[in-house]
Amino acid sequence: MSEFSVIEQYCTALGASHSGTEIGVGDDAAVVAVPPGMRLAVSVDSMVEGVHFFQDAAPNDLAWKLLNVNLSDMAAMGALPKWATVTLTMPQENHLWLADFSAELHRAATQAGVQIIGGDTTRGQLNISLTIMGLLPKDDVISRSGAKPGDDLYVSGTLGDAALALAAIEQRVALSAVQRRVVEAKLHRPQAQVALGQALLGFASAGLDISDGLLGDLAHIAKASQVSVEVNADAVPVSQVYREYQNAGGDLSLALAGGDDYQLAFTASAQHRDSVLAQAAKLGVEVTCIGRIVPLSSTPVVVLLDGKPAPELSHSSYQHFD
Ligand SMILES: Nc1ncnc2c1ncn2[C@@H]1O[C@H](COP(=O)(O)OP(=O)(O)O)[C@@H](O)[C@H]1O
Ligand SMILES: Cc1ncc(C[n+]2csc(CCOP(=O)(O)OP(=O)(O)O)c2C)c(N)n1
Ligand SMILES: [Mg+2]
Repeated sequence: MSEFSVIEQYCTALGASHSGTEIGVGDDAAVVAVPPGMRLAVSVDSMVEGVHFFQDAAPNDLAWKLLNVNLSDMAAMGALPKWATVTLTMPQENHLWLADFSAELHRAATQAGVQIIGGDTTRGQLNISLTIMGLLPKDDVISRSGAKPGDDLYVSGTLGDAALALAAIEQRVALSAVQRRVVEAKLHRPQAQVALGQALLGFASAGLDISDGLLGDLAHIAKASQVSVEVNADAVPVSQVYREYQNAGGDLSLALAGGDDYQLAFTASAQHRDSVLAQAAKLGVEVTCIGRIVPLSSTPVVVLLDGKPAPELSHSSYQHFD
């Protein structure tokens, strides 16, 4: 099948349609209208075989994760995701793979209110990439740079399950079949916190999504905001399975620095504490205060255990080029 028919068969009419889309799939570029009073937020994340997923990964899981890791960047900024373009690089055309991938991308994008408006298809090592575009009010955004000393530090959901799943798959950790099923779902099917991100607009002073690991990602807030971040490791929320892993001798490293969480970490002034917790409760999303922002010191991210400096971790986040 030619590149054109691949695109025709699998890529046209993907996802939800929008009144703002003036030209979608099929022309040299898509054209979208940004409503008055709004601006465009744009981000791209790729997933590469052997780096982000294993060779035998299910195509429907890949489609879900590709969309959600990008939705997570919109969530982090408080943006409403609207449009996406998709780049597929594949070693050969595999119709079963393409059918599963595109059906799930269609389903997940529609559910998220996102329209796929274009993309590119080439041959090479399996590599999938999605550019997401969303809307932000002209005068509001959650960036990495607004944290102030005295602000509370929060995270959504629980951390560490995806890294625990990866450790189990790579046989660095032994889990039961039931435990594995629970944490593998977290690794393969992250749920971007899009509604929470938007609810935090106006309350959060800074924020980002946790893709590389909590401590490494918090260092980005510290650097951009010119502050230090104090984290109470004991307060970091973990799942039941993670607790079981701890009871069997596991420590907090995977929750603090494992990555693949796709939860939000954000800061807010103490005056917004009730509002932050009320917004989260309204959405049924777990949000936990795990520390605070302090004036910039020589340590950008200070980890406390029982109120005392914690022993050094061997690494604080996922690094692509270590
Ligand atoms: N190849 C690149 N060219 C231009 N900008 C890049 C490139 N790679 C990363 N960036 C930018 O650097 C910043 C940090 O990237 P990254 O660590 O991938 O962030 P995230 O965890 O939000 O995906 C982002 O603003 C991203 O757009
Ligand atoms: C096969 C496999 N190996 C390793 C990982 C772990 N892993 C790969 S990339 C990554 C960090 C997130 O990816 P990145 O491309 O840095 O995302 P970004 O920060 O740009 O959103 C993690 C935790 C994985 N999910 N699967
Ligand atoms: Mg990125």
